[in-house]
This record gives sequence, C-alpha cells and structure tokens, in this order.
Amino acid sequence: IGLSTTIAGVKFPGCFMNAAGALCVTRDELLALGRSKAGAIVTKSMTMEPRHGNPEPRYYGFPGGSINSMGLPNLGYRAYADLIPELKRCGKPVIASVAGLCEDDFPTIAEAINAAQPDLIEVNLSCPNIPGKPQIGYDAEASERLLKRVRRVITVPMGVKLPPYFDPAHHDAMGKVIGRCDVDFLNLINSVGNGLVVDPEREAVVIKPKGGFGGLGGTLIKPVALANVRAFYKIFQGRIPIIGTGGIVDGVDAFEHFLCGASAVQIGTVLVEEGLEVFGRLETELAALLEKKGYRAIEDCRGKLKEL
Ligand SMILES: O=C(O)c1[nH]c(=O)[nH]c(=O)c1Cl
Repeated sequence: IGLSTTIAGVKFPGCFMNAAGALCVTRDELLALGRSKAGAIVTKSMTMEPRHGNPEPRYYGFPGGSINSMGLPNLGYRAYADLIPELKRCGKPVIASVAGLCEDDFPTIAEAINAAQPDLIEVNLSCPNIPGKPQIGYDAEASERLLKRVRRVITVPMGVKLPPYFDPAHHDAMGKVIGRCDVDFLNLINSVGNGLVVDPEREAVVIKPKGGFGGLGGTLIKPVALANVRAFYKIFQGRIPIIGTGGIVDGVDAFEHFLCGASAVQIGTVLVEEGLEVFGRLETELAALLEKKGYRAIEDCRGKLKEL
C-alpha cells in the first residue's frame, strides 16, 4: 500500500506530517523531521521578529490530550527563509507556516518567505495564544481582507490553517470567504482554543500563561476535527484538498480523517509525546488497516464516510 498523496499539485511521499508547532522551531528540529519518515517538513508559524514565546510551563500533556499556550516561539521569518533551501534538499515538501502579530505582518512575511520558494505556504489564522489578540479565523471580514492581501504576493500553493468552528453557519460563512480568496488547500483544525486544565491535587492550573487557558489538542478534540474536515469537504465537494489535523494518535484515527475527506494528515500532541518514531508506527498501522479493508490507496477511501 502506498501512503503517498498529492496536495495542490505537490507530491508528498507520505501522508503523515508534523503540525506547525510540533518539534519544528529550530534548524535541528526541522532537519530531524527531514531525516524522519514524515511526509513533509512543516515550520513553526513564523513572525516578523524572533520570539521566545510565553513563560513556562506552557505545554502540558495528559491522558487524552494536551494544552498549550506557547505564544509563537520562533526564529523569525528571515531565519526560516534562509533555512528553506537546505530543508528542500531533504527530498520532501516543505510547508512554511506564516503567522503574525497584526494583519500587516502577514503579507510582509508571506512575500519574503515566498521568495525562498517553499513547496507550499500555510497561512495560520488560528493562533489562540497571543494575549489580547482574538483569532483572525473567527472574524470572517478580517480573514477575507488578509487572505486577499496575502494571495497577491504568494506564487506557490497557499493554504489556510483554520480554528475549529462549532456551528454550520460559521462553516458556511468561512466557506464563502475561502471560495473568494483562491485558496489551494485547507488545514483543519488548529487547537481548540482557550480550554482550561486543572490539577486537583495541587488545586492549580497546569500552564503558566493566560491564567492556565490554552489550546487543546490530542484525542479529546478528534470529534471536533472530524466535523470540521467533513463540513468543509462537503461545502467544496472535495475540490479543495484538506489536511486533517486533530486527535490522530493511531492509524485508525488517520483513516477516520480520510473517510471525512482529508487528503493528508498532521500530528501534534502524539508527536510531542512519542517523538519522531511515531511516523513509522502510524504508517504501519494505516497501511495494515487499508490492506485489511481492501483499499489500495488513500484516495480509494477519501470522503467515503457513510451516512445513515
Ligand atoms: O501558542 C502557539 O504558538 C500556538 N499554539 C497553538 O495551539 N496553535 C497555534 O497556531 C500557535 Cl501559533
């Protein structure tokens, strides 16, 4: 069984890759992804200037998932622009994740990183952890304004990393925005924003920033991730490829994302918790599952979720 896939004309040797943010901030982390079985290298979302990020502890893993308020720690877009040629020599697609602290940052970063010619650019509209900054992805007008400005300066395939939506009216509203901005792929979803995990022993929160509030990831968000993959797959009738992110800890979870319409999947919590070897485990599990079910490739099951 081949687990290769294609997104917006770019061939991925494997369908599993890291989610932006997971083990992908430094040059060493990115090159380690390049040497691993990951199907791509995805950078940490980048900002204008290098950032240390929020005070620690800022990530906490627990049975069922994780909570984080990293605060966009990254090397700054110039460092990633310099790294991209070396990363591209690893023989797998390089996805540059673009963020910003304000709307004007995005086109500036996008134009500069586009010049380094990553294979794809992912525009992150869903960072939930900048104190005082609401997620752009929850503001349809701001999202449209920003995507149109960024589209004009990006010549490689441009994707959008969206937050989870919890109402079909919001899926429809964002579907209209995406349809008007010439978007080449979607990445659904980012963490479930501003959850709160409590340690009953210490009677305390588990991360320091924002009074303990942070983005949720892992198994517990899988139903939310699957719903968003399915909703946008149906809105676009499979015409815009989707990277499914959220709650993938084994091959079956990945298969569920493909059934809902994903063309590739990303992992965050399970990668941070298990390390780079997880890519081999997930590929083995997915290949065995597809084999058992009689599917020859991912595209044979994509979007085939049955309704009752
Ligand atoms: O706090 C972060 O760095 C962060 N954390 C997330 O869970 N998603 C994001 O997009 C970002 Cl940018």
